[in-house]
Amino acid sequence: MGEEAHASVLDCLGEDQLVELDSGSNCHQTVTFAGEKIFVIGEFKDDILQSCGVRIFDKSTGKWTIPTVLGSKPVSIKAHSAILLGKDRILVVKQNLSLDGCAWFLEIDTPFIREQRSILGTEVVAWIKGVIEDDSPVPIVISGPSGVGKGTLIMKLMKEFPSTFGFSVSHTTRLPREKEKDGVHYHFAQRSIMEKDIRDGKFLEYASVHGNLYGTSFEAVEAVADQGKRCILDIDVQGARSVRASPLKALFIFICPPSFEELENRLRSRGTETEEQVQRRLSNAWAELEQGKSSNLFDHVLVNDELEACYRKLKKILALHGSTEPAYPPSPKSGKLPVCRSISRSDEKILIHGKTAEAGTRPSVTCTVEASLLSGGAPGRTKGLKLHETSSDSPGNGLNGIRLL
Ligand SMILES: Nc1ncnc2c1ncn2[C@@H]1O[C@H](COP(=O)(O)OP(=O)(O)OP(=O)(O)O)[C@@H](O)[C@H]1O
Ligand SMILES: Nc1nc2c(ncn2[C@@H]2O[C@H](COP(=O)(O)O)[C@@H](O)[C@H]2O)c(=O)[nH]1
Repeated sequence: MGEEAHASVLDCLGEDQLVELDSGSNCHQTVTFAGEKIFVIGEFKDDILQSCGVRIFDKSTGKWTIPTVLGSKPVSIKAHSAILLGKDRILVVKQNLSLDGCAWFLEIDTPFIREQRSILGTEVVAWIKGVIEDDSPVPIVISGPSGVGKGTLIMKLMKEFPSTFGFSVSHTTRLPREKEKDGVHYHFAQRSIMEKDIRDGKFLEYASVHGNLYGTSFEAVEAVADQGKRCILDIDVQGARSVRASPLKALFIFICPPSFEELENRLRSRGTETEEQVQRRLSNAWAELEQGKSSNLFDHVLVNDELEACYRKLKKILALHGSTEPAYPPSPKSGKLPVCRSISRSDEKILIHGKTAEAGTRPSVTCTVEASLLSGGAPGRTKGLKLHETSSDSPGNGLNGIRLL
């Protein structure tokens, strides 16, 4: 959107925190004030994909910026309302009828955004989908030196519990091994393309490992969550540290070999690396073992001596008993949020003014969200702000309370 087109936008701006530019059911853009910055959210004519976009106007410089957008953005955000939460996030409620996908958060100045801003050297925002509270278990990060047996343990888990676990398919610049398939074991990528994707903020974490670039894209983690499965990440210690520092909540498990000689044995007998690569991986293993065992990075440390014994311990940590797939609590995805008309604030409460769409139900409903309950969040829906029904005593499934965590 050019400056001219935005002139009309800015003419509309009042003192309120929120101005709906095109109020009513066809609201295409909202304007939210956050200190010196003004965030315009919606569809912009100059977006080729006509998808949801964000433009930032900096009052101090008088300039518009198109920020780097992290996380998966909402597909369409034609009709929505928005309100600033604290100083660092904007709550966006779409006029969906379904609870799933109606609430989104745009991080604008959280510690994560500030860090990404300094890494990328651009304005950065991140979309987080408000997920319905379903007590989904957090993703599992498995680390350990090359050849210790991480992949073997993960394969066993996925084979025994195919509906429960899903693998986060990393990107790497290393060449595929004989039996490795692109998109299954890794997304094999050219370095220049992967580096661009990193600059574009598509990666939750990345690291240079044994001379190649490896990384977990937000999309890889979300793809598993979209299947309703618990995500497993097989990443090195640097990657584990980055995930720990990110807002993504996860369970961190470090796998150790029974001895360095046995690690060397396994790596050599796997027969996938040249002698030079084996040497490189072994020399990196010293530091990894040091960090894995001594830092507070990992929640659990397992020694992979006898495979079956180690696997049993892993299952115990994951509260898996026998071979029965755990039953997860059903999520209330079929619930309905009243069609959101606008959002306002009253003391510490965020009020979502809505209207039920069903005939014979109350014409208007107001959902109350405790502002104090709003915290955390991460790009990717495996962790994030959760939305669930606190009471549903209104007819026709119209909720009179939602809570966002
Ligand atoms: N407990 C074990 N006892 C003996 N051999 C094992 C054990 N666990 C795994 N292995 C073997 O060790 C080799 C390395 O295992 P694996 O490929 O799973 O390691 P990895 O940690 O995933 O390595 P990388 O980090 O390089 O991907 C494989 O040949 C595997 O069959
Ligand atoms: N930081 C990350 N490390 C990763 C990722 N995917 C894999 N890895 C680690 O790389 C080494 C080598 O793997 P290999 O397949 O070449 O043997 C191993 O320790 C993996 O855990 C990633 O996305 N990020």
